[in-house]
This record gives sequence, structure tokens and C-alpha cells, in this order.
Amino acid sequence: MKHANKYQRTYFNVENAPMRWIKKDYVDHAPIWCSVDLRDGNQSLIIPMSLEEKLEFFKMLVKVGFKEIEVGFPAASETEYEFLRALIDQNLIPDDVTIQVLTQAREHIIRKTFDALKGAKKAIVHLYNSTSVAQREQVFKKSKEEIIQIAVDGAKLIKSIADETKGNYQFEYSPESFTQTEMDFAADICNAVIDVLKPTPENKVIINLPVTVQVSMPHVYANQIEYMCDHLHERENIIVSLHPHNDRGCGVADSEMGLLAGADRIEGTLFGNGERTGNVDIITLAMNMYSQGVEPNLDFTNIPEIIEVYERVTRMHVYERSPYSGELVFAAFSGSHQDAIAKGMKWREEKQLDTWTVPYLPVDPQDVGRQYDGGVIRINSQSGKGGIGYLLEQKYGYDTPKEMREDIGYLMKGISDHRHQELKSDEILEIFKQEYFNKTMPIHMLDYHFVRTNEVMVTLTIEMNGEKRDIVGRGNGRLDAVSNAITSSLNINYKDLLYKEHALTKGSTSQAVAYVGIHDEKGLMYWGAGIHDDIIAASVIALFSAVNRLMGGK
Ligand SMILES: CC(=O)SCCNC(=O)CCNC(=O)[C@H](O)C(C)(C)COP(=O)(O)OP(=O)(O)OC[C@H]1O[C@@H](n2cnc3c(N)ncnc32)[C@H](O)[C@@H]1OP(=O)(O)O
Ligand SMILES: CC(C)C(=O)C(=O)O
Repeated sequence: MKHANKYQRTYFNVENAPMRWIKKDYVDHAPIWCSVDLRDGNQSLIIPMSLEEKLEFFKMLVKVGFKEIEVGFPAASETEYEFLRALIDQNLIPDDVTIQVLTQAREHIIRKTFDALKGAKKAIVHLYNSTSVAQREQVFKKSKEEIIQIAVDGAKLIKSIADETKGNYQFEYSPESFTQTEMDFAADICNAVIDVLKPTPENKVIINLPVTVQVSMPHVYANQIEYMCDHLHERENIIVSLHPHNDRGCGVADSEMGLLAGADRIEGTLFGNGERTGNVDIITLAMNMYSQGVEPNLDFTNIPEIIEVYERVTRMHVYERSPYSGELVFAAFSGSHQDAIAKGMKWREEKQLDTWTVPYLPVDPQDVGRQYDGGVIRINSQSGKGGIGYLLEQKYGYDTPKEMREDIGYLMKGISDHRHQELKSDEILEIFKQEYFNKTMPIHMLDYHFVRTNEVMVTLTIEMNGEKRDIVGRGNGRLDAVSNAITSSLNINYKDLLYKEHALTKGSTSQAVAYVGIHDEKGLMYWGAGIHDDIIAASVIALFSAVNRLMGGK
């Protein structure tokens, strides 16, 4: 990277900034949220949304709980204009929702905007002009005074049309490219606009301070917001709003620090759609608050449903690792993560905790409409026994012995490694059953009969190498008697029989499952499993499965 010196440091930090915000740990209350999906989000799409698509998106935003929605730039196109008319004429705006429209500080555009707003019960009219050094010099080729004049003229015009038409309007002003503007000039231009718009406690003016292009670090933005909060006229009648973009990937950090520094409102979009790298992702912001115990006043309990609408109407894709919403953000493939999650979930269940403390999962996936089954613990060659055991237990009810989980773990990850594929949960169940259950080769156990005196005696009918025969054994218990019959009559050597059984609670049955583990002479462990209505039958089948596996059979 030879050319770093061609980039000037274009941030405008505040000298001797008081930085009061730095002592705060978290955002302790929800800001006023304004969705700009239908304007900033829409203006950056390859194919902007159609009228019907915007209507569907609007309804979704209302359902999520937005009370302020920037619905478009009515002077931009017929679709934008007609969409606003449809909202008003078809009475589609709930009483507790305020629509917002954007306009440049140009007379014909302002007039067209008010034209489009006729009949609206209330609306926020959002006026902007660019204030940065680069835009003043290169785009507008105007002095600071002339740039202030554009804003003041625009403010005067929106105020006079609003007064004339007696509409229920609130005003918003954005010094576009605010963060690339000298702070004293940004305050001057905003104050000139405030002096024209004359905010009142009943009708506050929104001063929106955008990170139009992100060029500095979040603490610089926080200092800038703090400066503006300290220098704006009539601060008590001003709503300080943030509108961060994400060029440096710091949209969320900018927003959070800006809120700590005194802002009241956030403009952003779902999934961070918007110009270039996007606007700040409101889902992340809201869920960050939620995950620290703060009610965000937006409802993201069904993110998959929101994704479905969003991807369809915008033709965009939600990135797999997008915070809280991406398909993989609650998925753990790696063994140690899975193990910790499985233990954390168990801990929570056992202790009946109301609070969320599960390692590796910053929030409960169910809170955003994700299921544990199949979504959290996913199996590939990086997985471990903890996760695989948890999945078999949680999804299918097989509470395998701790010692057996290692065997199952290595089996599954080996298969995944060779196939070079993730194993889906139904495949895992299939492999588990095929590998451990009902092994009948080389010894096929056909029948058994117990007699109990002071000890247990068993007679087993088996088929081996095409030959049927009876074998007999004695022991303290029934499984012990069967095991003795196998070792003494068939001359098969193994030791240290491990055993576990439980009722199968998942699925259709009231069956029992048994797991039996045996060690061969070299100390290698072989596991078998059996399912049956009768627990004794399940354990006998499990033992024969283990023995058959030890003998290399099927
Ligand atoms: C950061 C943001 O996202 S801001 C929002 C941006 N969104 C959009 O631009 C989407 C909608 N825009 C449009 O459809 C069109 O740009 C329109 C209809 C608004 C205007 O179109 P046009 O007049 O054809 O062209 P254009 O936008 O290029 O206008 C450029 C002129 O407006 C001036 N201008 C641009 N922004 C502003 C502003 N906010 N206030 C006043 N004048 C402005 C420019 O200096 C330029 O002036 P010049 O003609 O003297 O050189
Ligand atoms: C109009 C303004 C707020 C804007 O979209 C931006 O600066 O990004």
C-alpha cells in the first residue's frame, strides 16, 4: 500500500473536548427511532422498490414498532410521489406513526414535496444541504455564508409553506456531511436554521447530524455530538438526531457513542441497508440494548420473517454473519464452543435461571425467532462430543453415557471430514442408529429365557455362521447372566461392562433405550445400543450390538 500519503486526515475533532460521555458504560434508554429504509435504503438499491414493495415494507416497519418513518424523497420520482399519495389517500398511516420526507433546499423541490404531502395528518419535513469543506469547495463552489444562506432560504420556505397550509408539520434539518465540517461552522448553520424554524416545547425541531461518509473514529463523532449538544440554540426544544453511515464499519459504534454523548434520536435501516456500506443497522443497535437489559421499544422477536420480506422486496441478501440476524450468528460448529453452550444450557435448565448467561451466545436465539434445534449446534469436522451428544439428547431424546459420547463424537466428525460436508441433524441420527443399534452380525440373538433362583440363569437362542444354537449363562443380574453366556460359551473376551438405560421421551414411543459399552483385551471400548418396549430386551440387544461391533461385524 504505497499511497497512504494521498489520504488527508479529514476528521474534525473537538479541541479540549469535555468527553463527559466517556464515563458512561452503556446506552440506558431507547432513543427515538426513525427508519430511513424507504428513503436512504431505497435510493441505494440496484432496483429501487416499487410502490407495492414500499407499501409492504412500510407495513412491516409499522409492525416492528417504528413511530417515525422516512417514507421517501417525493420530488425524486413518480413512484416516490405516488407512494406518499397512496399512504395518505388510502389512510395507511397509523395515528401513532409520523411519516418523514426528505427534500433538498431548492425551491421547486420543496414545493413539490409539500404538494405530495397534501392531506397528511402530520409529517416531518426533512431539509438538508451539504456543509463539508469538500462539498462547499467542489460541488457548490460557495463560501460559508452562501452555504448558510441556502439552508436559511430553505428553512424559511418550508416554514412559510407550512404556516400557509396550516399543516401539522415538524421540521428536521441536516447539515449533510456533518462530520467533515468544521464544528463551529456546523453549529453556526444549524443555529441559523433553528432561529428561522423557531422550535417550541410542543413542536421541537430535529437537528440531524449525519455521518454521511464515515472518515473518523467513533470517539471523534462522540466529541462532535457533545459539542453540538453544548452549542445548539434552544437545546431543550431540539431533538438531536444521528444518521451514521458505515464506511469504516463503525456505524453501530458511532451511534452508541453518539447516544452516550447526548443524542436523542437515531436514523437507520434494517440490516444496515443504505448508501455504499450502508446506514447503521437498527436491529444491531436495538438488540445491543436489549442484550444489556434495556427495552429497545422495537420488536425483533421474529427476525426470520423480517428477513423474508426484506430480501424479497429489496433484492438484497442478509449476510450470514450480520449481528443478531445472520443465519450463522447463533451457530456453533467448533467443539469447545458447542461443549460450553451445551453445558451452559443445561446449567440454566437445572438452576431454572431467568437470566441469560450461556457462553458464546450473547442473546437467547429464541428471543429473535431462532430455534435451538438445528440452528445453534451444527456438526462438521470441527465439532466435538459435547455438541453432538447435546444434539442427540435435545432433538431426539438419546441421553448417551458420557463415555460413549467421545466415540460418537469422533465417528461423526470423521464422517463429516471425509465427506467434506456439514452433517445435518437427521443424518447424525441416521448414522448414530446405523452404527450402534441392533447389530446382528456375526451373532444374531433370536430369543432368550430367564429363570431366577438365588441367581439368574439365561438360555439364549442365537444364530452364528448360519448355525442356530442355544447358549447358557448365569449371573447376579440378567445382563450379567447374558454377558457370562457370551464370554463362556462363545469364547469372546471383553471386560468392564458399562451400562445405561432410560425411557425415550421424544418421538412417538414409550420405549426404552439401553447403551452398553465393553472393553476388549487391548482396552479399546465398543458401544452398542438397543431400543425395545421392554428395558431388559433393550439392554440384551445393546450388549449383542456392542459384542458384534467388537467382533468387527455389522
Ligand atoms: C446523503 C444523501 O443521501 S442526500 C439524499 C440523496 N438522495 C437523492 O439524491 C435521491 C433523489 N434525488 C433525485 O431524484 C434528484 O437528485 C433530484 C430530483 C432531487 C434533483 O435532481 P436534479 O436537479 O436533476 O439534479 P441533481 O440532484 O444533480 O442537482 C444538483 C444541483 O442541486 C444542488 N443541490 C444538491 N443538493 C442540494 C441541497 N441539498 N440543497 C440545495 N441544492 C442542492 C447542487 O449543487 C446542484 O446544483 P447546480 O445545478 O447549481 O450545479
Ligand atoms: C440527508 C442526509 C441525512 C443523509 O442521508 C446523509 O447525510 O447520509
